[in-house]
Amino acid sequence: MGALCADASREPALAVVGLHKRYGEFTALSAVDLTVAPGEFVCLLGPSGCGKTTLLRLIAGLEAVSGGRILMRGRDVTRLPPMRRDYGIVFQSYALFPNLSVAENIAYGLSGRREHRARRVAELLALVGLDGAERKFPAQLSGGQQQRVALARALATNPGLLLLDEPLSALDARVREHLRREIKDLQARLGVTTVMVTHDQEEALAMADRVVVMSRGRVEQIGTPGEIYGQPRTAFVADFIGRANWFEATVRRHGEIAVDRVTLSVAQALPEPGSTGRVFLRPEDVRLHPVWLGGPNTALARPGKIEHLGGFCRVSLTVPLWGDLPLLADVSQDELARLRLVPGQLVPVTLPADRLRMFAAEAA
Ligand SMILES: Nc1ncnc2c1ncn2[C@@H]1O[C@H](COP(=O)(O)OP(=O)(O)OP(=O)(O)O)[C@@H](O)[C@H]1O
Repeated sequence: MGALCADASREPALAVVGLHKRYGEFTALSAVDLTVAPGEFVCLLGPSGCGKTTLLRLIAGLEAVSGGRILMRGRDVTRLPPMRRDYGIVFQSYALFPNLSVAENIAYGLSGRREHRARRVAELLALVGLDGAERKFPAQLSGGQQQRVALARALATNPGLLLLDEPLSALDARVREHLRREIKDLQARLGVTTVMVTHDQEEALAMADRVVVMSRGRVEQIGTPGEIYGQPRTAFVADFIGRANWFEATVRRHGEIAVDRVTLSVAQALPEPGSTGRVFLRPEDVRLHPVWLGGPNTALARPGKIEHLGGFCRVSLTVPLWGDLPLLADVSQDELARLRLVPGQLVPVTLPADRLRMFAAEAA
């Protein structure tokens, strides 16, 4: 009870309420609701054009809203200009002033005495791992280093909110992965509430406390990386995040679906018998067995191509008895060795009833 009261008194760092954005006839954002807790790291994720950058720009006050409200720590900032909102921002392209030194770039928004600003700049450079780089100019720095400077500049005034607009996407893969971890560590250490736009699902799942999956100007699902991956609420989220097997299916009755002429058991509550939809199963949830044990949802499958993908192997299969149903199964190297797969030789496969998930066909 005490904890509940304490939580209730904690104002969200950011609240977006029923946000709409139109560009002429075109609706870029529709009825977006989002609450971000103090210290939370939230990623806006979705395909190109889904509206994630627009949402960030509205929060930043770089675009005017068409409807709805934006609150920062309970303060309505919907109509306030950017400088009267309390945030720091990092863009994809470094956006540093090329003719100013690193120190001048970082100190740009700082006020106060000269020594005070110099101390703060040194502190921020140490924070982003660039001690002593004060006198350098942006052109003398690598892409990753420029983004660190941009991050230091965004954090200079100790803002209540850090906004990151695809800050890593211009960097090469190795630097990106390194900086991803550093930003996450820094964010956790400082406890600064952060909203980051990315179209890279791996980045979102690795960095965020919660992910906001967007599609066509709407929020599809908000959840922890585990929830988004393991319990996608819509077919869009299931399809967009990770790899999946998909089958067309019809509900037969409670707990049973028909995929082609095969009946499969499903643990989830199903729509009315006769309803159609798509069934989803992650490749790592497909079970392969070294010997035939029978059981529900089990048949013999014919292995095809095996891809070695670093930590695991992806096996392509077809199931002759299930109308040559194609399947992808992810197994560990050890499991693959135990299975002793021989191309063309049938292997027992189970589609676990509690891992199959049916999404009803969308109304046209
Ligand atoms: N100033 C504008 N005028 C008209 N349409 C715009 C404007 N800005 C954005 N849009 C449109 O709004 C939609 C959302 O754009 P937005 O940049 O938010 O997408 P995004 O999800 O960030 O995509 P990307 O990853 O490609 O940047 C797009 O269809 C885009 O064309």
